[in-house]
Parts: sequence; C-alpha cells; structure tokens
Amino acid sequence: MAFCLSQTSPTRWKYISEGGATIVFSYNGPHHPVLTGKVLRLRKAPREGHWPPQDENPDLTVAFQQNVISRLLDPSYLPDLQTIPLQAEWVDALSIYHESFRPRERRGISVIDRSRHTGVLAPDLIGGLSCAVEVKPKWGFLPNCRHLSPESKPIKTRTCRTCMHAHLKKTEGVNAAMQFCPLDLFSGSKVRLECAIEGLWNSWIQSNGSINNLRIFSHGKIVLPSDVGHRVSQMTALKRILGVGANLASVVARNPLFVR
Ligand SMILES: O=P(O)(O)O[C@@H]1[C@@H](OP(=O)(O)O)[C@H](OP(=O)(O)O)[C@H](O)[C@H](OP(=O)(O)O)[C@H]1OP(=O)(O)O
Ligand SMILES: Nc1ncnc2c1ncn2[C@@H]1O[C@H](COP(=O)(O)OP(=O)(O)OP(=O)(O)O)[C@@H](O)[C@H]1O
Repeated sequence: MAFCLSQTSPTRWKYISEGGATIVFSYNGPHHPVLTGKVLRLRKAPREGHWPPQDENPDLTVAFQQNVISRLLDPSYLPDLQTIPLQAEWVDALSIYHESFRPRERRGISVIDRSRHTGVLAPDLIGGLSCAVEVKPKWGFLPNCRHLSPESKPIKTRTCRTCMHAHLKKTEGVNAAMQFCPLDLFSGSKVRLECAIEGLWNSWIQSNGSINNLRIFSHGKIVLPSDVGHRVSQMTALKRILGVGANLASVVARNPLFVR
C-alpha cells in the first residue's frame, strides 16, 4: 500500500465502537481510493500494567480469518481484511482526539495499543448500509467433559457458558439475553434456530436494545426498539432480515448482517 495513515488527519476518522480487544474507527474524509467505505480496527491494551511486546503478540485477526474462518465459511462471504502499517505518533494523535468519544467505563481500563506496528482495514459493515444487523452469538459449544471437574460436570455438560453468564448477569441486575442460547443458533435445526432468533429479538425488545448480542443499525445509526415502537415489535421483521430457516452462511451472503 503506497500511502501512510499518517497522511490522514485523525479528525477524518470517526469513533464507531469498541469491544474488549479492539477499537474501531470509520473513515470519514474526502474520497480516498483505499479508505473510503473502510473501518480501521486497532488493538487495545490495558491502561495499567504490562502486556507482551508487539513482536511476541502479533495481531492475528487476518491470519485467523485466513486459516480458521475461511475453512468454516465460503471465503466469498468474508470481508476483505488488509493489514496496514501504523505510525506511533499518528496513533497517539488519534487516541487523544477520540478519547472523549469512548464510553467512560472503557476509557478507565484500556487504551489504544501504541506498541503495535499494524492495524487492520475492513469494509465498513454498518455505516454504508440502509440496514445492518449485528449478532454476537458468543460460545456455540459445550466444553469437553474431559476438562471438567466432577463438581461442574453435571451443569456444564447441560447448560452452555453463555446461558450461565446470562443467568449471572441477571442476578447482578445487568440486562442479558436470557432467552437466547448460541447452541440453538448453531444447531442446524430450523426449529432451534428460530427459537434462538426469537430469543434474541425478545431480549432486544425487553432490554430496549441494551443487550450486545443483537444490534440493529439504520444508515450507521443504532436503532432502539423505543425509536421504532410497534412497527418492529413483530417477529416477522427480523425473520425477514435474517431469512430464518437458512444456515448462517447463506444468511450472511444475502443480507446486510454480520456476525462477530
Ligand atoms: O466472558 P463473557 O462471556 O462475558 O464475554 C466477554 C465479552 O463480554 P459480553 O458478555 O459479551 O459483554 C466481552 O465483550 P465486551 O467487552 O463486553 O464487548 C469480550 O468479548 C470478551 O472477550 P475478549 O476479552 O475481548 O477476548 C468476552 O470474554 P470471553 O468470552 O472471550 O472470555
Ligand atoms: N467492519 C466493521 N464495520 C462496522 N462496524 C464494525 C466493524 N467491525 C467492528 N465494528 C463495530 O465495532 C464493535 C467492536 O468490534 P469487535 O466486536 O470486533 O471488537 P472486539 O474487541 O473484538 O469485541 P469483543 O469485546 O467481543 O472481544 C462491534 O460491535 C461493531 O459494532
């Protein structure tokens, strides 16, 4: 790639969101042959404490997609990811400019990892689409009982990790997708798949969009159930978008949906 990110002003990037490991910005500047329609994904590091030097801890996002995910999904369904060099001073300027846009609870514990030499460019899967649906399915398997203690075996071979975490969150007063089980989503059974999507949908409605397992965007802006009221309070809307009955791969191919 013949250009440097440092040729773009940090003000030409827009903070989109972040998870535990990655912070995401979308390009918001004048037309650029490489950057228009793209997001920049940068790894984060703990605000306090130590972490391994970058050389010992490379960003495995691209390798993971190439070596693992592409064996599970037809590569034509996968977003085009490009590794891009980072300049530490530019990353510093980007961090300073965007710090105030980050949620307070994230700011307290993490920063952009300025020791990284590369970031990842990916298609903007939210901003450019009239409607995008983001599903965070979580862990779609039960643990192998060889690794379980006799005490935990009975419960952990029947109840998945996500359902247990949802239960714990509820007891702590935190909104969680109580009716959603990822084992249903990945089961391959039409009935269970519908049950999982219905559970996601109901949790989305009941929590007024505050669960992170299902998020809906319109022209890049998050849509909350309270924004749209009764017009989308019908299961049929999401069923139509997700194409219930199809497997997730073909759903991804047909719809503006992504699974993280
Ligand atoms: O442990 P969980 O189930 O709460 O999941 C964590 C997620 O919390 P969630 O419940 O989805 O809000 C958490 O998500 P958020 O930070 O809440 O967006 C991360 O995905 C975390 O993974 P990692 O530490 O970034 O590799 C997730 O940790 P792992 O599931 O990878 O251990
Ligand atoms: N290519 C993309 N286009 C648009 N938005 C994106 C893109 N990639 C990520 N995002 C947004 O940024 C958020 C954080 O990204 P992502 O889930 O990859 O971070 P993470 O740190 O890996 O997550 P986790 O907390 O699960 O570990 C996503 O929830 C999504 O809303």
